[in-house]
Amino acid sequence: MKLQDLLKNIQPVEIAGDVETEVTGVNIDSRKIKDSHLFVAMKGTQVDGHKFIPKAIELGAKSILCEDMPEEKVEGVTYVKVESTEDAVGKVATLFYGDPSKKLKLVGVTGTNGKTTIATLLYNMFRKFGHKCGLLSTVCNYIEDEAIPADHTTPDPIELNLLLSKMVEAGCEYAFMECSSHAIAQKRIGGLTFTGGIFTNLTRDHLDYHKTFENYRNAKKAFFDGLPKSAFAITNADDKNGMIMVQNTKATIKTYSTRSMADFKARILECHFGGMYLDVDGREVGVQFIGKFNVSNLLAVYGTAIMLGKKPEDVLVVLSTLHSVNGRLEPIQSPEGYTAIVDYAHTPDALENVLNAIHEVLNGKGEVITVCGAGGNRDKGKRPLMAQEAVKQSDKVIITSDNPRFEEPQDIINDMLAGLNEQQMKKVISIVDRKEAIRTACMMAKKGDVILVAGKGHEDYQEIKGVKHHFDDKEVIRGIFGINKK
Ligand SMILES: CC(=O)N[C@H]1[C@@H](OP(=O)(O)OP(=O)(O)OC[C@H]2O[C@@H](n3ccc(=O)[nH]c3=O)[C@H](O)[C@@H]2O)O[C@H](CO)[C@@H](O)[C@@H]1O[C@H](C)C(=O)N[C@@H](C)C(=O)N[C@H](CCC(=O)O)C(=O)O
Ligand SMILES: Nc1ncnc2c1ncn2[C@@H]1O[C@H](COP(=O)(O)OP(=O)(O)OP(=O)(O)O)[C@@H](O)[C@H]1O
Ligand SMILES: N[C@H](CCC[C@H](N)C(=O)O)C(=O)O
Ligand SMILES: [Mg+2]
Repeated sequence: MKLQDLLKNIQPVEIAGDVETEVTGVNIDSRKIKDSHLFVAMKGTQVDGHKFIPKAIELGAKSILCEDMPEEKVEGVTYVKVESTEDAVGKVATLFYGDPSKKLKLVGVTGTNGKTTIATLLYNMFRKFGHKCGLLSTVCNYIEDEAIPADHTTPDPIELNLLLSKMVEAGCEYAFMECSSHAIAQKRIGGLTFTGGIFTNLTRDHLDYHKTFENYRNAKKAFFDGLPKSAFAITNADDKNGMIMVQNTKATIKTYSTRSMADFKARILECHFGGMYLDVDGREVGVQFIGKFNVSNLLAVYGTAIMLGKKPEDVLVVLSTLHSVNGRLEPIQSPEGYTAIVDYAHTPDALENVLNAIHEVLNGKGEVITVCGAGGNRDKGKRPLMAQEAVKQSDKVIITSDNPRFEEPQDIINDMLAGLNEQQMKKVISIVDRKEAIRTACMMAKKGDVILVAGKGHEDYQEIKGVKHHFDDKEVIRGIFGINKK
């Protein structure tokens, strides 16, 4: 492909060199550059990618997209200066990979919690309808059956377009993806054409990165602002930011609610540990999920399927066959008659919701022991709030480590404990070693009790000082229970 063809959707400020240059790949990371690639220099949060232009050229880059023109130019290399490489990179990557999102029905999900659940359930549902599908999610990416490990909730623009182009190649008709606030703010999804967008909810997270709640909200809103007129935007009318998200969108707005009038409505008729009976728009359906928040998630899935042209009655049949997503409210029964639940709740709001869900089912008939921690090198403000939420709805709480990353595990635990008063502290113990913490909870539990092991869900590692050690909450629990498989 010629460099010129990749510049169609951007407005260069200055070009030095030949735009007829052949481009065989596009990269934002100099370490991945191969012969005749285009290197895009990004000003990152850690380093300025412009520093790596010489390295990229050494590895074979023949064209450079940058914000600052290097003073010394290399013969035979074409330099394209733009106002913002962050704005440009998605648009360039999209063209390089043949505009794959236009060839798919691409649906993006954003919000603080529920993205993985909704995107995965849509992928499972549309496959059950017989369509070829792709999924981009925190847990794993999929092109039909082929699993491609995910490093991020939303991949960088190059990886993202590459994966979408592979989906097109594999004959996929639909792609469902999570759009994290980081990805929207960093324009990783720039240049993509969405058929639909879903908003789940907005509570605090990632304030280390976005600084203020308003910035965080605006990052999420930017996704809806950018949807085309032909798209649909499905929003959660029960969330106080639900309507704000879509106030400037050109897309067709649809709402879902478990409480008030909306385009898609549902309420719980009955619930038990195996699932719930719901009334969805006047039709009854049994689902294999628990928790009010999952009613919202299922409504988002239902509404989206209808907006994608499916009949409500057919959607409900498939909905009743779907089951919980890896590490999301996943129950494991102990031989002693108590239940351990592994969940990915890693925000105060998610903890509150998950504990609510457990109490809805437990109905006062057993105690709740919560094992949780908070990630290192991430939003510190959420730590005391997470401890408070855990204490509010548990009989006992064991504060432990999540992924300490580069922080001292005990410091993170102390930040959590700082949120508790003397009275609350009576329910709490702290154990740095996560395995020991889970083991202790299991020793405390009696028949009929529930142990919530929160924060790591599907993760099969614990990240300590830059090293990912194998660690899997479910595996640890099964080991303690003496059962090897599900
Ligand atoms: C804070 C953040 O989001 N950082 C992301 C950002 O990197 P950055 O701006 O910090 O990059 P940098 O390290 O400063 O480097 C600047 C540029 O120099 C390049 N470089 C760097 C070194 C080198 O030798 N050569 C080179 O070319 C880099 O490739 C980059 O283009 O852009 C990169 C490419 O897209 C991301 O991989 C990186 O994710 C980091 C690793 C990360 O941990 N991100 C997390 C916070 C994240 O994105 N999380 C959300 C999920 C959140 C949620 O939903 O809960 C996600 O979508 O996963
Ligand atoms: N609609 C919801 N409202 C509130 N909490 C939810 C909702 N759906 C799921 N949760 C809780 O949040 C946790 C994370 O869910 P999920 O992985 O679907 O969210 P996510 O938005 O993809 O998170 P991440 O930002 O880490 O990618 C779940 O384990 C559950 O505890
Ligand atoms: N996507 C979230 C995941 C957090 C999961 C939790 N286990 C942690 O490590 O903090 C983040 O990057 O903040
Ligand atoms: Mg996710």
